Amino acid sequence: MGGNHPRRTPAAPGQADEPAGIEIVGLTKRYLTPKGETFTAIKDVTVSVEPGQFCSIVGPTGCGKSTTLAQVSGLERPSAGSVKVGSHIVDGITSGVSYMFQADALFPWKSVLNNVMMGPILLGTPKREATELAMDWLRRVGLAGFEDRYPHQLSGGMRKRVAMAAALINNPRILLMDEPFGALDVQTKAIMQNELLKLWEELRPSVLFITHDLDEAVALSDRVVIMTTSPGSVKDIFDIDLPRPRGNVQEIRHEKRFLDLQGQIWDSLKDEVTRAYARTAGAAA
Ligand SMILES: Nc1ncnc2c1ncn2[C@@H]1O[C@H](COP(=O)(O)OP(=O)(O)OP(=O)(O)O)[C@@H](O)[C@H]1O
Repeated sequence: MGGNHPRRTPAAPGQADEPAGIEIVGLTKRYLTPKGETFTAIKDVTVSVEPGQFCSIVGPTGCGKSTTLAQVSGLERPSAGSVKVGSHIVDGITSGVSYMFQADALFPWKSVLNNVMMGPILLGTPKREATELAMDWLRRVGLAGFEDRYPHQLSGGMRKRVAMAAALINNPRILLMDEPFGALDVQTKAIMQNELLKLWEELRPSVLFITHDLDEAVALSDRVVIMTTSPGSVKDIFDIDLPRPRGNVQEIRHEKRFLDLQGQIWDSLKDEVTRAYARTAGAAA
């Protein structure tokens, strides 16, 4: 980090100040269908994310990416296997974890400022300090002057910036992101990817990032995990050795090493995507 350190809010109970890794071992999740049958969504998933590492998960639709994330967050309990965050087995809502989803999880009745300061307030930060911290974060994401707006008065990209400030303000050890930029236009998406990388490089939480966009996965990540068709398991893991800081994600896409990696990952993914498509097309016939 440079001289521009983020101000830290008090750590939540059990929250270490430094990043923690994520260790997923033999993770299996079975759901009960409405007909009372057992459906296996993910099977024997083993993935590790080193402390401060940026790891993406890519796989065909319905293969269990979000299910994997739900077990890491502690929102759901695994049917078998385990998830460790730092040295603790996840057995409930994990402290020090922030989320970003495709849909903006903002409170529509709260101003931008109040949305962003919610996190510190919930951790017990005094209101004046939480306000200052939120103002600082709004400046960092380029939204100084928009404090009093409401989410519906912002563009999609601006709402993402608010969501990003709200996710990062508590300086999380773990950031779970489920297609956070999936609904954005191409230009706004590239801007947000650059913003995310810049902030991640300052704070270095461990990131688990779900995307369907292979270019996005390669441009942002240290590691890309490919999942198989449902029930999802790990097919391949690619280490992305592109130098950091990555700079502009739109420019890096033209580099030879980027194109090599993207080609290798697509080779691994395409069979799974074809298989998933054939399955749904067959089911619809
Ligand atoms: N609570 C649940 N009850 C029953 N089945 C579920 C439940 N949650 C997820 N599933 C099923 O588990 C499978 C995996 O879903 P999941 O959302 O994890 O896939 P995904 O890879 O994230 O999909 P996509 O890429 O389309 O977002 C799907 O078939 C889904 O219908």
